Amino acid sequence: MPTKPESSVKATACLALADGTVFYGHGFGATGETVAELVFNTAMTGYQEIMTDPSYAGQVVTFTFPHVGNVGVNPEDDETGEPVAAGMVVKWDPSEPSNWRATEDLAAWLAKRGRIGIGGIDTRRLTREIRQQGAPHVALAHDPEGKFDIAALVAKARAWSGLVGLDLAKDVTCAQSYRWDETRWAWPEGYGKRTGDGFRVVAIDYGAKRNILRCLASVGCDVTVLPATATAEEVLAHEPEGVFLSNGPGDPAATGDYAVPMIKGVLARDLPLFGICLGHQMLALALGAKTVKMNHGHHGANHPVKDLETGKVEITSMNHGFTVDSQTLPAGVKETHVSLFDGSNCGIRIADRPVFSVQYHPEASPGPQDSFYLFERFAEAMRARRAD
Ligand SMILES: NC(=O)CC[C@H](N)C(=O)O
Repeated sequence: MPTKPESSVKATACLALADGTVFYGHGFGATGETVAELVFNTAMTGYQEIMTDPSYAGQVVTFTFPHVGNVGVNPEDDETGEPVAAGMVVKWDPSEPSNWRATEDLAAWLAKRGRIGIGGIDTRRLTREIRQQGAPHVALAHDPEGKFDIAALVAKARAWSGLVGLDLAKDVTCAQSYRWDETRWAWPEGYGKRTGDGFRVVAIDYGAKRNILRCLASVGCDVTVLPATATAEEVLAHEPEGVFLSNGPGDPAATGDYAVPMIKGVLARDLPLFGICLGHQMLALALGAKTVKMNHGHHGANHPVKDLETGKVEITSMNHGFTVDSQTLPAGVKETHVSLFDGSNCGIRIADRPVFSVQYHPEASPGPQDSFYLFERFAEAMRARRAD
């Protein structure tokens, strides 16, 4: 049922769910309309990184943490050039930013980039809806005049075909290959630059977050980034010592149409291979496993994951709505990590080969360094191969 605006301030934005539920609030950022899947993210920090994570293409993000926008935005924290999430839903309207790194406020930044925000929403109620009905299809509209055709918005949300079967990696990947040499941020220097001969690594960009590339550079990789549709021949032409498969948006099975043949071609060589999130799902598909859509997915920075080989628990950052069905993993492929929230698969590796991947984001540092060993493991595998 439609809800009333939560405050007496005029509603200038509304969020219509496909089931007819409507939330009214205050618009900020761009005006207009967008149709997407709605997910919730439980992270207390990192809204700029979340909005610019290419894996959120096709999704509007509800932030369960109420204070969003309070540290503004800055040019260093973008995970890619543009915000990629379709829009944002928050409890409190963004306040004036107060942070020494802020160069702009969130609303102006969103407006320039054509992304809609809605504030004044009961995000607890909305999050319960998402958990109960599964990530719903929604239409989000912002009109300073407050004129909304609710029936039309609900119809648009209903008509949207959703993420299943949708290959979005090809939309967010780079158009051309490029080199990456920036390393991780450190106080007081900021980001660094890699120098000297490193491991030749080809990173496939399905929607890569910049901090993943920085982590690779920080463990000594000379990274060449290739577009998502690169073939095995194109990858191998770079004579890589290791291949990396990035995160990315959309349905892994749809992206698998072109990614799986490439990965199979690379697996035929005995190269170290490391995948994160969509890259993990791609590796699993190439090995013959299946992926399935989750009810509402995992999106947050507080997800405990157990490393089944060491028994250690890592606090991880997650952002996925599909999962590898561990029951479908073939013989010779080990499940290495599981979620302690729901037991879902969080990592695999090929027995006796340096080929491994994780569902979570080791570059996102909520632990804060719990999962960095995965980058070191990849570098170590390339070092061992050189020594052979
Ligand atoms: N962060 C990611 O790479 C997400 C992978 C995939 N699009 C999913 O939703 O599961």
